[in-house]
Parts: sequence; C-alpha cells; structure tokens
Amino acid sequence: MRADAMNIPGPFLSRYSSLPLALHSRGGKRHLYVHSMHQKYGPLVLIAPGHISCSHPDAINVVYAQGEHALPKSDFYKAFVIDGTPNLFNTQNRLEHTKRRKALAHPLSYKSVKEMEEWIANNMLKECEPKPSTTQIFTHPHTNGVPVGAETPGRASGGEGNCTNMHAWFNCFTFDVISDLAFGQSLGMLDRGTDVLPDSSRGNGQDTGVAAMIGLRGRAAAFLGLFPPLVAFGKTGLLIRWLLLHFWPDPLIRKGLSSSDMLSDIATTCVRKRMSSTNNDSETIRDDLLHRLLTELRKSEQLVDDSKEPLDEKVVVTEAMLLLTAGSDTTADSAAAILWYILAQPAVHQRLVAELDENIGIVSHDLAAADELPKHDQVSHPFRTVATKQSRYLMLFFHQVKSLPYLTATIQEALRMFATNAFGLPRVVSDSSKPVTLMGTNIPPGTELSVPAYTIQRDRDIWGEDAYEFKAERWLQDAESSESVGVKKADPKYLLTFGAGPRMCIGKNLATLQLHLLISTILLRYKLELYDPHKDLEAIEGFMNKPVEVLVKISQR
Ligand code: HEM
Repeated sequence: MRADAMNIPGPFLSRYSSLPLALHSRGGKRHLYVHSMHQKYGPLVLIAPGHISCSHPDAINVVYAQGEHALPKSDFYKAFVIDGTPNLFNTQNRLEHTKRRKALAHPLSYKSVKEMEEWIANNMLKECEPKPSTTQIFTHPHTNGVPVGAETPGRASGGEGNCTNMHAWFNCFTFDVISDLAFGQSLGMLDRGTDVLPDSSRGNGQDTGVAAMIGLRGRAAAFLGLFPPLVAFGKTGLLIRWLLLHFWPDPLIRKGLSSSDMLSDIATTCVRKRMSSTNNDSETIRDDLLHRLLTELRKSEQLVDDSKEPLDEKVVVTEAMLLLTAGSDTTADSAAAILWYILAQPAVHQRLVAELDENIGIVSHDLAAADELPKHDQVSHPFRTVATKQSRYLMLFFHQVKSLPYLTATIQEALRMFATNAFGLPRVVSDSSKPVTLMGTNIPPGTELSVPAYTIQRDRDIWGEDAYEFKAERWLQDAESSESVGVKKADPKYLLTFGAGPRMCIGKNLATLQLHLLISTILLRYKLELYDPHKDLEAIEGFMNKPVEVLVKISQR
C-alpha cells in the first residue's frame, strides 16, 4: 500500500500532486504552509503523494535515525547535484556518504577549526573596520546590485543615525571567511563592500552577488526537487536541464539554474587557482580546509599521498563548492536573525552588553588604551591587539565568549526561533530500510518522511506554553533562574536548526565559533538599534529560509 492510500490525512489535492506544496515553495513560505497543515490535520500529514510530514517529537529519532536504521536522503536532493557528481550533502548513497563525511570530518573538527581561528580573526577585523558612515554601502543580496543604503529613507532624508543592512555585511564576512579557509584566499568582499565578484574570480558570473546566486539556486532546487523526473541525470537529464534553462516560463527557476552554473564556475576558478599555487610552490602549502580536504580525499580514494596521481577535479570542485555554499550564507542568515532578535528586545540587548562588559571588561571607547596592551598576549589580557594599515583593533578569542551563559542562551534561542532549514528535510524509506513505524503506523517502502523544524521548534508540549515567544532564559543552565521567570527548561535534542542524525551539519563547530565571535564583537563595539523596531523579521524561503534584510542604525560605543 502506498503512503497516500493509507489513512494519513492531508489536503485532497496533495494525494495526487505535489503542486500545492510546490506552489507554496515557489512563494517562499513552504514551512508556514506545512505548519498550517499540521495545525489543521494533526501530527501526521500527507503533504505530497507518498510524502508524510511528521511533527511528533518521537519522529525525530525515526526519520533521522542513526546506524542501521538510518534512512537515505530522498530524490528531492537530486536537484542540488551539479554535473551528475554528488557531494557529501546531496549523495543518496550510504557508503559514498560515509566516505565523503570522513574526508570532511577532520578538517571541520573543533580542533581543526580552532587552529584556523587566526584567519577568521583577520576577517573579523575587516568586519569591524568599515566605519558606519554614509559612504558605506553594501549591495543588497536580493536586489542584484541595488545599493540598499541609498534606498533607506532614514539616510536619504538625512535622518538620525546611519543605516546599514547587517545581513549584507554578515554575508560578506562569512564568504570571506569560508573562501579564506577553503581556498587560501579571501574573496575580498569586506574590502570591496559588496558580494559581487570582480571579473577575474567570478567565472562566468555577471553582476549578481554570490549570496543572491545561492539564494536563487536554493529557490529553484527547492521547487524542482519536488518533481524528480525534472532533475534526472545522464543525457536525458542534460536535455531536460537545457530545456528548463531556456524555456521554463518562470524566470526564478531559470535564474536559479544559471546561478548554479555560475557558482560551479566560481568554485572551479578558486580550486584551480589554489591548486596551481600549490603546484608552483610546494614549500608554502597552506594548511587550510582545501589542503586538508585534498589530503583526506586522496586517502579515501586510496591514492598514495605523494603520488602525482590526480584526484578527479569534478569531485574536488563539487566538495569545494559545497563548502562555499553550505558554509557561508547559512551562517550569515543565522547571524542576521540572531541580531534581529537581540535588537528587537532592548532588555535582551542590554543584558547581553552588560554580560560582555562585565566578563570582557573593555568596551571599544578604550581602544586608545590598546597601544598599551601586550601584543598577542592571550593570558595577561583577554583581548589580542592587532595592527592594521589604518589603526589598531581589538579582537576577541572564542574561548572568552563561548561559555558566556546569556550570550550562548540567546544564540540558541534565536536559532530555535529562526531555523534556516525550516521545512522538514526529506528522507525515504527504501526497499532495504529496516521496517519503519511512526506513531503506531507502519510506513511502506517508497514513502518520503520529513520532520519540520519550524513546527517542532514551536511545539508547546516540548517548549512550554510560551513556545512562540523569544525567551533566552529557557536555555540557561541555572534551573533556579529559569524557574524564577517561569519557563520550561529547553532540551537541545529538539533543536533541529543544524539537522539531526547522520546527515547533521558537519560545519556546526565553525558556525558556532563564527556566530559567537561575530555577535559579541559587534555588540561590544557598536551602539545598535533596529531601523524600524515595529517591522517583523521578513524572510523568504528556498531550500533555506533567509532574512530579506536587517536594517540597523549603528554608531561606535
Ligand atoms: C548557522 C550555520 C549553519 C546552519 C544553520 C546549518 C544547517 C545545516 C543543516 C540543517 C544541515 C542538514 C541538511 C540536510 O539534512 O539536508 C546541514 C548540513 C551540512 N552543513 Fe551546515 N549549517 C550551517 C553552517 C555550516 C558550515 C559553516 C558548513 C561548512 C563549512 C556547513 C556544511 C554542511 C555540510 C557539508 C552539510 C552536509 C552534511 C551531510 O550530509 O553529512 N554548514 N547544515
């Protein structure tokens, strides 16, 4: 019996077609549609033919099970495969996944990420470098080259304070960091104040920002992934893709497909540049992510490390592009949402700044004293001092902020309220899967299953009656303080923002380090205020739910 022939409730049309889900996906609000279906039909809903969405907390351990019970990713992920070469993220093959995961696990381990903190710090300095002045204009990632600052009424009318789209700023930062870590060369977005790449490094890209390309690609893939025959491989696949690229009536899909090609070109350019510099000067090989990835891939392909046998370039490019796409805007989107949640609640903002001032001890108006601090002295002073061309900046270490309780609780709570992957990530019960039972119902092979993060992360049974409200206190270790503000203590096993099970995010260490440093540094250094405190955080969803913009009035503290 097929899943849709079982007594799983859901919209009548969804029994026969993926169209209702696809239309909501095209509208950029799939997670809200799925959420409303759960509110109407209960914890098991048929959202497309043969696809059951499950919002019961117990479903997490079934759908994202570990070990022999693990379910493979569904055909939806084929829409993300480039040139027929799957990568760690989109492979459906279990053995291939284990091999690729092993290759990236070491380069992205906590130890490895900590070793690269210095490079992240250098980019952080640039993040802090631009003065919040009217000359600082960042390209709006969703308007392809239109400078957002110029459009901001407060600035245009000469109103009080300067307004910056922090989301665009964070995008530049995370792209610079990941390109620096992955390719040994930052894409220089912070320097240029835009995520549009200069000619030499953008492959065939035109004047589209990289963040916009990733967004468009995600929107096209999230739509096409619902119609697997449209994302076939081989010669037929190529023909279908060509037809879609040229004749599909919806320009968003066409732009998404061409963005995917441009991203692949960018990754190829970066990999070739990096590989040729390595070949030219073997003395100065930089021990970055690409180097570590190449070493691990050679091992997993059983190539002798010092042999001249080349790795398949397609494999390297597809993994490098994965790092560039998965490791950049997810972090920028999350940082933008976290900052919005902080600034939307002045009491949270004040408490965070107080915690940072108390524990770090210096605010930025003490910058003048920086000259007197011992350089790079981690022990005698919590800041490191770094000289740049123009002036000196103070830099935080992760170890100083990673355990600050309120900061950590705030980040966790914002990630609960805003999961970048908000709709359920689909898995499939394959013919070789162990039998699957959900809430007493046997699920037949061929059924797709997903657990929607947005719905789980707002479930009142899990989080308490205030599940729809931002309350960082629920994450505080101190049960007493939690009880005193009447919140139910949070259980991290229900936080799906980084996914769950064997396909859980492998970049979590890097993301956590960046988020802590980014948020604490910005709060310590700047006075920040939402440009429009009455406006909600607007987001649009493709594969990822992305804030549209976070406009902030900003000045030195
Ligand atoms: C706040 C930032 C981030 C969030 C919220 C996030 C979220 C996620 C989620 C939900 C998944 C599971 C996807 C699925 O099951 O389809 C995932 C997978 C993945 N993420 Fe992240 N991610 C973040 C940052 C990063 C970074 C910085 C990197 C790498 C440098 C990265 C690399 C990956 C990779 C390679 C996978 C695929 C893992 C696999 O299939 O085994 N992510 N991420």
